[in-house]
Amino acid sequence: MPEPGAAPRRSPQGVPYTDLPHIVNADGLHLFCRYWEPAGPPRALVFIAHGAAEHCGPYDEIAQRLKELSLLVFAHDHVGHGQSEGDRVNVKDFQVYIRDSLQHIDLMKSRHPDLPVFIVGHSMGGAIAILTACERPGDFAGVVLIAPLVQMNPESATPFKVFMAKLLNHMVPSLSMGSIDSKWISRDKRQVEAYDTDELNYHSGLRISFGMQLMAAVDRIEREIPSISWPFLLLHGDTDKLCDIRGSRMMYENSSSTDKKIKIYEGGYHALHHDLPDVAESVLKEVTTWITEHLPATASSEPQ
Ligand SMILES: O=C1N[C@]2(CO1)C[C@H](C(=O)N1CCC(COc3ccc(F)cc3Cl)CC1)C2
Repeated sequence: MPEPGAAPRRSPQGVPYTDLPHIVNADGLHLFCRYWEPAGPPRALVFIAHGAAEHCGPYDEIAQRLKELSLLVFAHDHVGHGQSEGDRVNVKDFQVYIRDSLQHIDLMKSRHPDLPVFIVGHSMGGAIAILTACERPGDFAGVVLIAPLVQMNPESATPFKVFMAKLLNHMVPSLSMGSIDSKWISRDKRQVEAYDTDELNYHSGLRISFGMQLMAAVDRIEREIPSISWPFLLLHGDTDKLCDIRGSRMMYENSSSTDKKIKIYEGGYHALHHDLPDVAESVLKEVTTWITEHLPATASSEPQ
């Protein structure tokens, strides 16, 4: 409880957290949350993990479609993102994202102990989803990955650039490595415009220290892949310039899962759920169908 008379903690946008749905993470930072609750008893829980420099608001369309299937969808802005507290798009250890996700998942499981749990992750959120599921390999009914960060783009992460980044990280960790080039987010110019004008997105350069955390996450995932055995759906565009499709192909080919599906979108850019309308609609259908197919037969709803 805050000290009596203490000023209320406010979001980076100045809104008191007492007026916002939120959780407080293990470091005492307030994380803004969103919930999409079905009218009737939910059949499953679905946690959505957003990507780097964005927030969970742009997942509303996916969440609404899942809510219409009587799924209880929930998400939060990762520390340092959107309406959550924390140093903008920086983290002391990538594990913080996984720890916070498990905290939110455990909270929702405590409220709905009999429901299966799914994770949906995009880009860096895909890396979070993979490592979260790896920490609790028996806990998730399925993992949906939309252009996940599994391998770095070899064009942008050449051995020389990686070496220089590691060297500079010791000297100037806050140095910018450049911002995300939004033209590669989507082929739909309206979606690129929405991304560019979304004030809850982070449009400045990514720090070297953050890039180091992303590289460490990629290394962890590569080590984990052979032991992955949980069900997953992989969706990736073959023209993705932000997260290399070879990472998804490698995960599909080298994981131990017997229940796995990969769908490649020819010409697809990075944010497939925000790509051209026919692709975005296909993604919504693939995600909702796959999750529905992975609901336990008895998962009609919670006890009346
Ligand atoms: O619709 C969407 N998608 C978003 C934004 O809006 C894209 C963004 C997202 O998560 N990534 C795209 C950028 C990528 C950079 O990766 C690195 C950079 C430096 C480095 F040293 C090592 C790595 Cl791995 C991380 C993953 C989420």
